[in-house]
Amino acid sequence: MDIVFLRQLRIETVIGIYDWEKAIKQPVMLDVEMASDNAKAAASDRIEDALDYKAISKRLKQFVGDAQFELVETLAERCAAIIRDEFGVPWVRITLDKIGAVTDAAGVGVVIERGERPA
Ligand SMILES: Nc1nc2c(c(=O)[nH]1)N=C([C@H](O)[C@@H](O)CO)CN2
Repeated sequence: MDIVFLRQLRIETVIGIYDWEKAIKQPVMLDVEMASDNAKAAASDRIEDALDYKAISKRLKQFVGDAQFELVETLAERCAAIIRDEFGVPWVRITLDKIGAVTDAAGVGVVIERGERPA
């Protein structure tokens, strides 16, 4: 199985369980790993045959930037669904870090894997 990845995609969003958090935007950092058969793109050298990380970044920035959720779990789940449903990705792992949310912690958040890992 090959992978296409995005690392440290930083997006401001409304996220949190407290009232004060619903009135501001806070940064989240996304690491995304996506199963992909990269051999076809490597052979043709054409973006049409590749899983386009730029297009996926753009879509996630739009979705997360406009989103409003309480839990990081919900936000990560919705991002996974977009990647799988709209870009035809069979397996995805997302690490979502709500950076700065807990004093003295380097990061807090979730890691989820969705879909079937191809052989
Ligand atoms: N498992 C989770 N725990 C917590 C979350 C969350 O989204 N998932 N959120 C909060 C608060 O919003 C916190 O980030 C505010 O600083 C607490 N725990």
